[in-house]
Amino acid sequence: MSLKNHSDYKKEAERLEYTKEYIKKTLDATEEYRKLYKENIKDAMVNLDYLDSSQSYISILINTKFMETADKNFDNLTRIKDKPYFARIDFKSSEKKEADKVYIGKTSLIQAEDEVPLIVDWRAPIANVYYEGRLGETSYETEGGKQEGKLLLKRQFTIEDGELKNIMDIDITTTDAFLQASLEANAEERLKDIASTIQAEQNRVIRADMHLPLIVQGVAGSGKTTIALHRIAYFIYTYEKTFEPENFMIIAPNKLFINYISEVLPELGAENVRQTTFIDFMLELVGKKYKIVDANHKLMVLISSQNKENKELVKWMKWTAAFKGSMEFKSMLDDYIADIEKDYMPREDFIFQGHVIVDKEKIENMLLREFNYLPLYKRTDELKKTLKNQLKRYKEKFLKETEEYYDHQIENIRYKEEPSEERRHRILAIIEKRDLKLENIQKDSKTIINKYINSFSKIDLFDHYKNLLTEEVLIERYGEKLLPIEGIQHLCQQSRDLLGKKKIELEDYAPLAYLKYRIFGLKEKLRIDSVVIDEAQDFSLLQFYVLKEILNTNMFTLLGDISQGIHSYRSIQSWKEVLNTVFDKGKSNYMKLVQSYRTTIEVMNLANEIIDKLSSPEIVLAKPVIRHGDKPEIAEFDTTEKLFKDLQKKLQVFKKEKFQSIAVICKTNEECQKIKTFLDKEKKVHSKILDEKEESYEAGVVLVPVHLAKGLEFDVVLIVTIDEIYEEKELDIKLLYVAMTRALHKLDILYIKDRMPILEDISDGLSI
Ligand SMILES: Nc1ncnc2c1ncn2[C@@H]1O[C@H](COP(=O)(O)OP(=O)(O)OP(=O)(O)O)[C@@H](O)[C@H]1O
Repeated sequence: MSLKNHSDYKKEAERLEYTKEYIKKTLDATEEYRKLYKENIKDAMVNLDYLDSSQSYISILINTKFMETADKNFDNLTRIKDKPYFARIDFKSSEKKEADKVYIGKTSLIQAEDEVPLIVDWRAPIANVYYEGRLGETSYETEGGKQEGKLLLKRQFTIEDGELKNIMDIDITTTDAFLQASLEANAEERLKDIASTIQAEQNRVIRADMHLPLIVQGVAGSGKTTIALHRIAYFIYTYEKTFEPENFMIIAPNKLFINYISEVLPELGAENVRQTTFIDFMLELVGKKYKIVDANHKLMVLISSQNKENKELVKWMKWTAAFKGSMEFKSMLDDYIADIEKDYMPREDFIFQGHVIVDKEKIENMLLREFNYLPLYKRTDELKKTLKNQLKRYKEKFLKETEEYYDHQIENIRYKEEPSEERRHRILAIIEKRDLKLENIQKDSKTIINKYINSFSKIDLFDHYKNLLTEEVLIERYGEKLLPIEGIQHLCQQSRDLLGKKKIELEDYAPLAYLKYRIFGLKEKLRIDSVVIDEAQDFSLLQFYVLKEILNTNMFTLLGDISQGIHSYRSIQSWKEVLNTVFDKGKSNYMKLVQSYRTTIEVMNLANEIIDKLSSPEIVLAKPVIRHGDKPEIAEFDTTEKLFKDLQKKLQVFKKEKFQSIAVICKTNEECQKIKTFLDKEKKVHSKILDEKEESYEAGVVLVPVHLAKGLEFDVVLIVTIDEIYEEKELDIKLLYVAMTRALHKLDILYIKDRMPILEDISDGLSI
């Protein structure tokens, strides 16, 4: 149906005009207010007296606050002025006669004159009906309880540059044309917001209870990253009164990824959320004392076929990585810390002027029990306070007793002896002795506590850790029941090679942070209440556990996909372990996302065939949204030269077809480099290699190793393998699956003969 034939076209067009006009009026008024607040602040600054809390000072504070609110309103309205809303629902509550017409947009707008909402924020409780509800009986939760009613209309609008382009009424039979249109768009180098097309299963994740840990297993392209960002935006809106945006933190795999997501957050009204990587956050906690080994080093060893020969070494490398992320390692650390505590206990009583003020058993009791809510080394601060109080009492007592003792002697002489020169000398000598003694008590009291406390032997964090892992006797002592003897030897040898050279690897951060937290305490109090972790399948149990302990919160949202667990040598194998060991049993939510929105049916079918080779109960096959595209082309070559030429031709064609982002995905950086050298020599296609240090990438042709492509997406993906082999084994299956599922519209595979045995039994009509 054409837009103008829609029965409500006129009304909706008028409504849009009215809303736009109102936004404009509000923007003008806000601008005026901003000028006024600025003036007020300027005036107040002139009259400011720094010495008192004058009227001017208060005026500055108030006007600054007003200014902040006005700025926020101004930014929000500017953002929506050309597309004020994207949907309308007509909801008739059971208690009302008339239905409410609710226009849903990215931010709310209330008509000041009569408090009527012109636009309702997509995060508001009633908007839940839009995402969840089918026409008919429905309900939504409000602060005051459940609101029952009927959804009479669900309507979507396409509005471009302030103009109404389409109206679409949704009933049970219509497919989500909005979603289709959105998915057909080309990939930019940034993620987009999806407030207008959030699907019901995604909506449930976004709005799930913030106070319980939530684990989301979502297939490739199910919107996990997108949802992570929308969930934070939802929290900020819903818990505005309780939390500041700074209290939310999102942990992403690398800087490239943070850059990829960073622009959506402001669009969603979620600026100021902490965005970091696990490594950066840990560095903030433990400090940067040792050199950091490349976090992907082990994966590269496992990926690259060059390292095949040393199977035994690789086996133990994987074993130590897994152990360092395990809860067994945590219990080993706990035993170690218990011994560090014992070692830290005083060897002597606290003695002042030859008197025992507090005996060592009592001090030990304070350190081990009374103050054990504190990190070990911080307990001495509390001890210091107690000793100070005791010392004060004793000092006064000793001073008084000393004075009395000598005064008594003097009195005695005076009483018994006649005045004489000799008596005078004797008395003076006693006075001198007394004063010296008093001075000595005073002096001693000033230094005695520090002297005592300093006798506790403190060791540097890294040394504690190094001692544990580089001395076989210690690993044996604490890990005797846990570790095989060969494991102990390898762990020790590997640690000597690393820690001995002042280097640490990714797996060391969580245990180091744990030691720091338990022994030293963290420098500042971290006020992070809710943590959202993307690509959570790459985390270990210990990493989750340490984050939970350190941040002292249960408000975690973990999103990941076990099928994409290419770091599984060091990370979790299943979500069950996390649910059972990290969080309180039965007190978390677990949700699954099985619909994939990124990839075409043709690409997803092939990717599913690959991942299905794992035949693991943990693997969930993705269901693609109904969107067709070309069948993936798979081409085998007998020489690199021929492959390169063909690749170049394809890239030229894709560029002509106006695809915005094209990725050539290889197993390793070296392969990317080889292709780049060829393309640069030929000068027909401009390309760029994405590497670890990259913080952003632009549209065009990028060459990217598969582990870095994880999480990203491109219009076209070309998987190329020249030297490396994809075999039918877990890591290769996962790598290929990750690479394939990066494609939005098109996927081709180019390989040198015998380099893709994994594809041998792949079925249906692929153009090989
Ligand atoms: N409801 C939706 N409406 C429109 N687009 C969506 C929707 N859900 C997801 N998408 C799109 O699907 C693509 C995949 O989303 P996203 O990258 O968030 O998925 P993911 O689960 O994190 O993927 P992966 O695990 O493969 O990295 C993105 O282009 C995103 O914009």
